[in-house]
Amino acid sequence: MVDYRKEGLVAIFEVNNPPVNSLSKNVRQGFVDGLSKATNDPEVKAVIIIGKGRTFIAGANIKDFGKPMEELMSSSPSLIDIGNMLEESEKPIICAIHGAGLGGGLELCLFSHYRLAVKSARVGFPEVNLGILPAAAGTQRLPRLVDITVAMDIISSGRHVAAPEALKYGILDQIVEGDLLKESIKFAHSVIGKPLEPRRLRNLACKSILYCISVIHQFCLKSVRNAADLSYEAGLMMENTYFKYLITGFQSFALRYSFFAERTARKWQLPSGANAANTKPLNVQTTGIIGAGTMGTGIAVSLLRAGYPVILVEQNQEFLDKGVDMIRNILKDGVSRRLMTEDRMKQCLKALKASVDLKHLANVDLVIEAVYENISLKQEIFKKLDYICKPSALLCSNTSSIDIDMNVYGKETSAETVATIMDFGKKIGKVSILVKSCHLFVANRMHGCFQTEAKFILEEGALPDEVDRILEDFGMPMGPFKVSDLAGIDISCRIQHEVAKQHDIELTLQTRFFRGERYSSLSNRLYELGRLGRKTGKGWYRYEKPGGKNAIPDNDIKDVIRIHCKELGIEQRQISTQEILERCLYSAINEGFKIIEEGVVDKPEDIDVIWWYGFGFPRYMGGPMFYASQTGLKKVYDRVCYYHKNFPYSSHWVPSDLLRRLSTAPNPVPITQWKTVLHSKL
Ligand SMILES: CC/C=C\C=C\CC(=O)SCCNC(=O)CCNC(=O)[C@H](O)C(C)(C)COP(=O)(O)OP(=O)(O)OC[C@H]1O[C@@H](n2cnc3c(N)ncnc32)[C@H](O)[C@@H]1OP(=O)(O)O
Repeated sequence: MVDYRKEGLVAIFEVNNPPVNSLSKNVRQGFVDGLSKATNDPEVKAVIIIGKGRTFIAGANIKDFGKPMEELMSSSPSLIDIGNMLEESEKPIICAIHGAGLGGGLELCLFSHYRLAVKSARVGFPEVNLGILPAAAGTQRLPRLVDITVAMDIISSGRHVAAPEALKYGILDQIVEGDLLKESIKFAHSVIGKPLEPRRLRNLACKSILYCISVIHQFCLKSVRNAADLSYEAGLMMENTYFKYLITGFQSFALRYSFFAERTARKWQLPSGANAANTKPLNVQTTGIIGAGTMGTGIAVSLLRAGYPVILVEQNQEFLDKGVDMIRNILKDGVSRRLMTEDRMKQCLKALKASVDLKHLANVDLVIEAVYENISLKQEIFKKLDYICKPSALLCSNTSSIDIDMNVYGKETSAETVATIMDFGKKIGKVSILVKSCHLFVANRMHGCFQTEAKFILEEGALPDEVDRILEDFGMPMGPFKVSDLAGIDISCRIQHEVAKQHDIELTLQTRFFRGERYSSLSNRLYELGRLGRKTGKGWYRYEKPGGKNAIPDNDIKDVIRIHCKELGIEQRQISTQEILERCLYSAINEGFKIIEEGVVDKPEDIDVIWWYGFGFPRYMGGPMFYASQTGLKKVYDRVCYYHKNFPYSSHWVPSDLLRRLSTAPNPVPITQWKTVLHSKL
């Protein structure tokens, strides 16, 4: 686990614990053994710690955090024990970092005397993403090395700090060009015999405490503040107390689930046996996008930023020019926010070609259709593309509501295509989740239940800002009505009318039922009043100006709702917070269970990942399916049955059979095993 060897005067500890050299017990023991050898060997004058494989050390083994507290705390040697041995060593200890030095990995570096890294390396304390704080002296040592405000930023953001930035702060002593080990050996020779006292961080005073008072609210910040206020030993003791408190809490539990859920979700598999590990993706080099609206231009920016050339096609020059302008503005905004350099922006714009002729897509490897939601238009485009594009081209659709089998993972989609798209998603910096084709797919299908219930709740007596506040207090970044204003009320109305047209039905303000289901025409009322959301300065809220961002509760909306309910004879009542929360969340969760049942996703984790990235569901709640598992499936099922009884004309309240079976299992079934119940007799 830690391979020991000597090169002349230098002992090398090579951490060898694939895949990411986490600090499991035998790695920690490896350090103790290595240190004992190096200390007792008079020939050894310095020690280098280096990682084997893809990375230096990615921190603690996160799976260990699920162990009972006593076992976790008594698992010796602890990282602090090892750290103390490293720091007290009379022979200089040098960490040579490539890949990532994170969490406990960085703490180990801070106990060492010197830190070198290759330029591409990253260091950081991502513990906050797991709901804990760096508790092997990280909060006490980093503020002794760097300015306290920098330490607070790194610890409380959890971000990965690139080597050049880390060098600037003094976290690293040097960036190494060329072979990391060879250069580190040279460096080791240069420091042999130099005094180590100034390199021992525990003895240094904390750097300035400027600015920290107003931001010290959370544990990380409190702990960093302790580095300034308390002795090293007292600060360490408090750090350990905070850690014990946090690690046993719900948020850390949910965040650790989230860490593994995201990685599990990447591992797609098809019934044929093809999967992420055994299917090679094709190499996509050139791309085309059809449609220069909000979606098309947004996708174009992602592809250009990732280095792909893009041919953007629109039906006429005016729309095309508008689209190109939009792309230019988004990129410029990126430059002004320092997300990219001016040169990079110019390269991106050079890689963009615009055309009004689909024929220019003849040679591209991948085409994404992103026109508005109209099935006949989409079908017509794909018919043409079939004829124009080369046979190996991948044809993709950006539809969110139209159920056409050719869109996502459809019946005819090959494993190689799936592998290519999943890989392509990663390359453009997105998180891809494999879902089968179904009406509205996963995100919109579940979120549709959530939004629909929110509107019914308005009809029954609540106000938009009340519903939004309750969901925002729960942790959603925006309530359903703010989201609707942002997306544009016309968009959802147009989709509803499109669906109704497909069934030869005309929706009016008096429509209360659509295909046997309860229906709310409230948004159509706003649409008719020209209250389309942020863009018109009025929607469910009013805004300071058209395009404004500040949602202000609007008394006029009260009247709109009151008139609507009076005309349709809907009675209004007081609705409790619990009911609002349950109806929005449980309706979506029940649908999530149906989605798993139908095999639209492979596992519940896929749904949770979709909700974090799609709707900003708080990761510290784990995602809707994890939240349900923690609430108790019996409770969720009982409430779904209750609402089904009360609202029989909403099919999203028909209880999922999978949910029913899981809720009656003799013992709670862990979320990772829900799928097994699908095929069991429960
Ligand atoms: C003794 C302890 C004393 C002190 C404790 C300190 C607290 C900590 O250290 S908490 C941990 C802090 N570290 C992290 O949060 C890092 C998490 N890992 C990552 O960010 C990334 O994995 C990466 C290191 C940047 C590498 O990314 P990438 O190359 O994209 O690989 P992945 O697919 O993410 O990971 C590969 C594989 O490794 C598993 N894994 C990664 N990190 C850990 C870990 N710290 N513990 C356990 N397992 C880890 C990950 O789940 C993947 O597993 P698969 O089975 O292949 O899915």
